[in-house]
Amino acid sequence: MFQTSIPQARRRPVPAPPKAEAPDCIGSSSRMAQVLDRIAMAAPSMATVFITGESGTGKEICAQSIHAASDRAHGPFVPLNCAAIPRDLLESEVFGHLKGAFTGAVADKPGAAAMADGGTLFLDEICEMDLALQTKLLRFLQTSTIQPVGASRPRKVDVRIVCATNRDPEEEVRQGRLREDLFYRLHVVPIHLPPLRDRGDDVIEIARHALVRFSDEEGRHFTGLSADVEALFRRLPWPGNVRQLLNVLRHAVVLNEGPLVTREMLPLGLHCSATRQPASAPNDSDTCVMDDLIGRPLAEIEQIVIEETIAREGGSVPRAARVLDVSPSTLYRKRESWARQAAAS
Ligand SMILES: Nc1ncnc2c1ncn2[C@@H]1O[C@H](COP(=O)(O)OP(=O)(O)OP(=O)(O)O)[C@@H](O)[C@H]1O
Repeated sequence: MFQTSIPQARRRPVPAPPKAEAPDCIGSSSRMAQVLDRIAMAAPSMATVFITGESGTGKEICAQSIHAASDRAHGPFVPLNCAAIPRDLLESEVFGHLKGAFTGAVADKPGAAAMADGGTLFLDEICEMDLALQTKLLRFLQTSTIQPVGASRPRKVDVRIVCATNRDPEEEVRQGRLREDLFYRLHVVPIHLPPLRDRGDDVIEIARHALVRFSDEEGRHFTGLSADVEALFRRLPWPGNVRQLLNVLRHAVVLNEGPLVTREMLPLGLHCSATRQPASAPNDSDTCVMDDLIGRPLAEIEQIVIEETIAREGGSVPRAARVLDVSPSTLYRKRESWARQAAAS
């Protein structure tokens, strides 16, 4: 049976009648101002844009902004996550196939490149694309023609390409995982999205916008962040970037009423990760940990310390057990019991 594990919505062009709306790409830090300038400069051209940045920094939202600000905004924006598609289906996902081209091809199916005709094709996680398909993608970029699997003749399409990766593309080229000629063909206008921790007060600006939206969606009455939550947000390293910030806020809004987001509403362990920042203000960090632990039930403190130790030991329970001077089975038992409690609540 011909099946993919990709949700249908990811493969459908985002409908854009009459014109794609620019998504909110929030931030007024100097680093983001440079990014927004580059988006504005690159958008009207046909040049391929190569977006890099850690996971959750907003690469897809940046690609949507480029599309929305281009003269193709009336056309489709088609995102395709190369990492989410099984390798043997990727060619058909990009270029389409004809009925009977392979077992399970029960009907003609247009690929993402054909669906993006007149618009923008966003190839996310481009470095995950298999080398053989990279060769076909290069041919497509050079000729603007596609040949669906099973078709005898190529067909012209008019597509602007934006691609993204959270890897270092030059290192991928050195390692032989990304074709050098494809890299140079794609890397015409590079845009690097800085991690959230390097965007100064953008973290607060994004949080305030998200809070208004989530409050509205969840029927809550949040009006802002408490002063100590703002201070904590500025200190956190945010390894999951904007996506992590949004998840933290959604969690607070769903489980509480408002009007302010306070430290107790934040998920366990988030506070302690503030201590992982370079020790520019060690006393601040120590105070942060103490303030967060004092006043919590002892069982909760135990859970925070155990989970944090496991995380610091790279996820290894046996190593964390050695650090905490208990047996690994004690940690496994406690974690199972927390998982049962969480499932029951
Ligand atoms: N500057 C921003 N302002 C508001 N929301 C943002 C901003 N940047 C990212 N987001 C939101 O954060 C979430 C993650 O963004 P996005 O999916 O674009 O990141 P990504 O870099 O493509 O992630 P991945 O590498 O995991 O694919 C989305 O919900 C997006 O709308």
